[in-house]
Amino acid sequence: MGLFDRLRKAFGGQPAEQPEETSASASASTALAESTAAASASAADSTSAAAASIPVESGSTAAPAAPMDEAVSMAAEPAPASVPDQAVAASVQSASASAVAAASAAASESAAQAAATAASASLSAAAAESASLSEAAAATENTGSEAPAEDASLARYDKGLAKSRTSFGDRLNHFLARFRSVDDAFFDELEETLIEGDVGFETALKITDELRDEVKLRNAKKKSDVAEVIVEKMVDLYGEEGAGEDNSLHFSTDGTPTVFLFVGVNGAGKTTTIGKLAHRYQEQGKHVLLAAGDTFRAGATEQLVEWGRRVNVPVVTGPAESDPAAVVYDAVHRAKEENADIVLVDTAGRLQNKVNLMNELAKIKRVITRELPEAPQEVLLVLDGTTGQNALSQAKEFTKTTNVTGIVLTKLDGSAKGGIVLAIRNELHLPVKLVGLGEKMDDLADFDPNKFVYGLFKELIVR
Ligand SMILES: Nc1nc2c(ncn2[C@@H]2O[C@H](COP(=O)(O)OP(=O)(O)OP(=O)(O)O)[C@@H](O)[C@H]2O)c(=O)[nH]1
Repeated sequence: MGLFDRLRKAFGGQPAEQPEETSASASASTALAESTAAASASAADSTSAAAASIPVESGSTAAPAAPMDEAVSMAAEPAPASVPDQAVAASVQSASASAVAAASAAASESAAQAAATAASASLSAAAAESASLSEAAAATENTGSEAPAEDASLARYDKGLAKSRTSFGDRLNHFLARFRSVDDAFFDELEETLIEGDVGFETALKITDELRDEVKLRNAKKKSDVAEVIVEKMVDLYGEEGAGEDNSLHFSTDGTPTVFLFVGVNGAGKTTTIGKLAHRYQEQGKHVLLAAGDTFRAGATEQLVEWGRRVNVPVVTGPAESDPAAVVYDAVHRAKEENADIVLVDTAGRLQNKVNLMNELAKIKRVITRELPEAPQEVLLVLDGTTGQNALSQAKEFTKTTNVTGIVLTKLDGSAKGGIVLAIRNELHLPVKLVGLGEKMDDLADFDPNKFVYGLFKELIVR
């Protein structure tokens, strides 16, 4: 079973909207209404277009057998009478999950009970189910006290990905509204739509190629069916590429201090992430040290010192423009002396040129490993989640010369480009380990790949 089906099984019928998301729901209703109207209009258009015998274009869709021609033509499809189908089609656009969930709840168990338990109960069930995706056995015991924490975590992804979801859904829906038949032009433009949706160039090509076969095979005629196949392909590809991926952070195994090295361009969110992580470990009672390895940018050291003050963690610093490797050496040396648990190292995002930057990172790494042979346990590349394809290009540059062990994706709270996670996995083959969901010290979460992809496409998964 692909990831899409597993997620649908886990989350199916869940009223995924949280009560506080009223504005999202309101805009979703509008979007749903608009989209339904658009779907009807386009279906009506389609009917007249079919009467006028607009041919299906040649190419992969000009299949020899009659059923195939029917399969690829969306033109002759009358406006579906049933609400659920339209709801699913429209819901690609935005948060119509509540409508879908309400329909399925009414159809299955007691409607009264479904209405009463609304968000929280079903979210708990979904959270437990979500856990079962990774650890089936553990999940059965996970419905008790851990459920609220799971709820909160799922809700954060849900909220954090609202913009990405709406933006991607809008694009897809807009695209589908313009097409009456699935022909070569359809696939070409789908490719562009996916690239614009930040799923990555190679990923877009791969999905489109696979879809050419799949759409025919499934006899997908309705826009909602085509949309579903598109999302299913994306989710399944993401699932396949992620097999065996390790999203956890690694720590020292020999009792010596753990070192995490943070790299990434200026402004990506390195210092903020270090501050947030320092807060997390400090709260856990760990002895944390910060190293201000960006001696190059004016103000960078002060910024880290300010974070240190805020979360009550000491910061090792050096004079402006001094050798960053020397600062890192001091920090590691102090960590050994004080038997610290973890050192978080900030680095420069830019030097005079790229070669200098990469050489400097290599030097810092050598200094750390000389003092602590197991370290650094993580080299975390921090990427600004709002920059989409740029983030992907930066990542490709960094990984050419630096042995990155994982990605921190920041600013997802303000991003409409969450699709970048698909590209990171499918094209970089690097695990995302942490996600930034705001500027405050608690706004950092361990990355959960399944919750993430569910947050990105939930309306098509919940049915
Ligand atoms: N909304 C939001 N803002 C964030 C997040 N992470 C970082 N920021 C903001 O992004 C800006 C840049 O963050 P920094 O931590 O200074 O970035 P940096 O990579 O250390 O940049 P340099 O110090 O210039 O190398 C700051 O205004 C942060 O508050 C996040 O997850 N969400």
